[in-house]
Amino acid sequence: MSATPPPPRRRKVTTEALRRMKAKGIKISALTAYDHQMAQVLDLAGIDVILVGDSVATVVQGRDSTVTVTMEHMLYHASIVSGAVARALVVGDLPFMSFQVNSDEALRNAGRMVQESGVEAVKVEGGEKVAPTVARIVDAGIPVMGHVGLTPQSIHKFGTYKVRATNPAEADEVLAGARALQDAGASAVVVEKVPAALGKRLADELEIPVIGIGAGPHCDGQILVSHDMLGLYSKFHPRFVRRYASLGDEMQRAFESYVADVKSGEFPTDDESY
Ligand SMILES: Nc1nc(=O)c2c([nH]1)NC[C@@H]1CN(c3ccc(C(=O)N[C@@H](CCC(=O)O)C(=O)O)cc3)CN21
Ligand SMILES: CC(C)C(=O)C(=O)O
Ligand SMILES: [Mg+2]
Repeated sequence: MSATPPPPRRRKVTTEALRRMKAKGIKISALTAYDHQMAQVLDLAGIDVILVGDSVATVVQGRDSTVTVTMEHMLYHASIVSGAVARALVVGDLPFMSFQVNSDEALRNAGRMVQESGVEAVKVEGGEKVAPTVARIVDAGIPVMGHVGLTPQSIHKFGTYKVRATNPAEADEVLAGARALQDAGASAVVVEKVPAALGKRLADELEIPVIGIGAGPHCDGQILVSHDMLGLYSKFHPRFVRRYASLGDEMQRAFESYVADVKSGEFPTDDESY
C-alpha cells in the first residue's frame, strides 16, 4: 500500500524571500493577526507576512493606544498565531518599553519573542535612535523589521495620528532613519502615514523592502490591520484603510437573529434537539 503523498507545500516565506520579491518587483502582502483562527485563514489566503501587532491594543483590548501592551500580552498572542502558520513569515511587534530602556533589555525581549512564541522576526518602532539596538538583535540571529513615519508608541509625545513628514526636513529625517535601520541589518521597514512621494523615495533608495501603511502605492509592499480591512473595527477610519468586508455588521445581524430566534422559541427546532 503506497502512502498518500503530502499535499504540495507552498514555499515558506523568509526574510530572504522578501528581499527577492523586492528585487523582482513582486509586491509584498502583509496583514495582522492576534489569534490562531485569523492566522490560519490569512495563511491559507496566501498572505506573505503576518504581523502580530501591538495594535492588539485597539482591536482586541479596546484601548485607544498601544502603549499599555506588555511583553506578556504579545508573547501570548504571538504564540497562538505562530502555531497556526505554515507559509507566511510571522513577525512579532516589540511593545512599548520592551526595547527603549537599553539594548540589553531589547535583546533579551527580542530573544523571548522568538524563543517563547515561535515568531521568526521582531518589529521595532523608531529610526536612528534604535539602530544600535537593531544591530545587536540582528547580530544575535534575529531578523528585525523597522517602523518609521507615524510611530504609534509615541502617540503621547505627538498627541495625534496625523500624517507625518510633510515637510522636507522631516522627510529627510525619516529617510535617514530608514537608512540607519538598513545599515544596522534590518530585513525590511514599515513606513506609516507619510506622503506617497516619501514612500516612493524610500522604496527607490533602500535595498531592503519598504512596506507601507498609508504611504502610497510605490512601496514594495502594503500592510493593514486585518480588523480594519474586514470592517471589524471602526473607531479609527484613516483613509488608508480600504474595507474589503463588513464583518462587524454581519456579526451584529447574526447575533440579532439568534436573539430573536431564542426569544420567539424558533431556536432550537426538533432537528436541533436530541
Ligand atoms: N485598528 C487599528 N488600526 C491601525 O492602523 C492601528 C491601530 N489599530 N493601533 C495602532 C496604530 C494606530 N494607528 C493609527 C490610528 C489612527 C490613524 C488616523 O489616521 N486616525 C484619524 C485621525 C487622524 C488625525 O488625528 O488627524 C483619521 O481619520 O485619519 C492612523 C493610524 C495605526 N495603528
Ligand atoms: C499597523 C502595523 C504596522 C502595526 O505596527 C501594528 O498593527 O501594530
Ligand atoms: Mg505596531
